[in-house]
This record gives sequence, C-alpha cells and structure tokens, in this order.
Amino acid sequence: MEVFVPFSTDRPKSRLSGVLTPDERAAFAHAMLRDVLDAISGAGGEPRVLATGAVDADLPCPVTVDDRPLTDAVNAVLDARLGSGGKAEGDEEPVAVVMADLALATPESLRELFAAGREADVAIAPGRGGGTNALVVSRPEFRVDYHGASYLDHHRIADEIDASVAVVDSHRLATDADEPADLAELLIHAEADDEADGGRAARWLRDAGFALDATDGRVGIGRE
Ligand SMILES: Nc1nc2c(ncn2[C@@H]2O[C@H](COP(=O)(O)OP(=O)(O)OP(=O)(O)O)[C@@H](O)[C@H]2O)c(=O)[nH]1
Ligand SMILES: C[C@H](OP(=O)(O)O)C(=O)O
Repeated sequence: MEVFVPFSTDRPKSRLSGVLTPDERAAFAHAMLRDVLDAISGAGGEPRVLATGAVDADLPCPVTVDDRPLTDAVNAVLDARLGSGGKAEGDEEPVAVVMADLALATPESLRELFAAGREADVAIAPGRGGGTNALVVSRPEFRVDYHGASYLDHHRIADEIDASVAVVDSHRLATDADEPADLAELLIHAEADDEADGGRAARWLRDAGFALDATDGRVGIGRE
C-alpha cells in the first residue's frame, strides 16, 4: 500500500515554539519523519513524503513536492491514485495518509490501520483533539478536509458518499507531537520500550537535554 506522509518544511511545529527554537523544531520534525517512515516500511507499506518544499536531507523514499495547503495537496494525491485512472470501481488499491508527527507509531499500530483500510472504505485513526492522524481511503469520491475537528468532518464526508468507516482506536496513532505535553508522552513510551531506545525523535529530545519531570506530582518535561 502506498502511504503518503505530509510534511511541512516551512516553520514546522510552531506550537512547540515555547520550548524549541526554529532550527530545533526543524531537526525534531525531521527526526519524527524518519521514525514514521521506518514504521511504515516495517508495516509493509511503501512510504512517500508529500512535502511543501525540498527536504533538506536524504530520505529513504521518494518525495513529492506540492506547496499547496495540506487539504489540497492530499486531495490531489487521492485523485491521482484513486480517481478515474481507467481502473474499474472497486479495483483500486487503498491509499494511506499518515502524518509525519506520529512519533509513537510502530509497525504494529500501522499494520492495524492498513488492515482496517482493507476492510472498510475509509479507516481513520483519530488524533486527540479531533484531528485525523492517519487514514486509509479506497473510495475515489472521498475527499479530505483537514484542520479543525477533521475527524468529525471525515465521518461526515464518508456518510455523504455512503462509505463504510472503521475507526482505529490506537493510543500510538492518536498521539501527534503538537504541544509540549506530547513530548512527555513520547519520552514516557520511549523509556518503556527501551530496547529500541524510542527511535530518533526520542533520542533527539534526550540529546537536546529534555527529560521527564514529575517534581510537582504531574508528569511534564524539563530541560537541562
Ligand atoms: N504537505 C503538507 N504537509 C503539511 C502541511 N501543513 C502541515 N503538514 C504536515 O501535516 C502534519 C500535521 O501537521 P500539523 O500538526 O497540523 O502542523 P505542523 O506544521 O506540524 O505544526 P503546527 O505549526 O504546530 O500546527 C505534519 O506531518 C505536518 O508536517 C501542508 O500545508 N502541506
Ligand atoms: C492536520 C490536522 O492536524 P492537527 O492540527 O489536528 O494536529 C488534522 O488532523 O486535521
């Protein structure tokens, strides 16, 4: 299955600006992207980065550059892959879209997503807060509408075309690294899965001096 990974190269991760400088946000975003690409390959998917601009590093997969807003760029991909390309309806291989900031994604969690996407017309892994962290689409009429409560919007869009929806209830796929509190989530699970050392993103955070901090009884992050 082809798996498109949207990746913003300009001012990525602005909601982390209170804890990371612009260069640090770019480096951290890149570390997460690499982890997500590895997890997709580990799950048997074929990753393709869908970037807003040239990616300033070697990546282990093809990169498509499309500087349109996220929704338009993803819809162009869905149209190209599932649209009237001469295939009979029902013959299309599903297409997946997995965000580049799912730093906890594992091959197992993505295999579950891909399997759901082979059973239903649309499979959605919601993000906390109403986003759509990952989805798999096999119906050519389906279109994405990201931002806001996109999880609800994607249910509505699927209903409008009478498409079946599978919801993938996965803590790992629901955790996107948007806010400083999400960095604590990443460090917690990296520590629990320690044989893999938590991947590049968790290593990047540790090397940058971040650690869990529970001094006031709640778990957060601190930096040396
Ligand atoms: N191709 C593409 N990817 C995008 C665009 N905007 C965001 N992304 C990617 O989509 C995923 C979800 O992005 P968000 O969390 O909404 O935005 P972000 O830029 O990562 O972070 P914030 O600036 O804090 O909102 C991430 O993988 C981003 O790299 C865009 O306009 N085009
Ligand atoms: C792209 C957007 O991501 P969020 O801003 O919720 O992280 C969404 O999932 O609709």
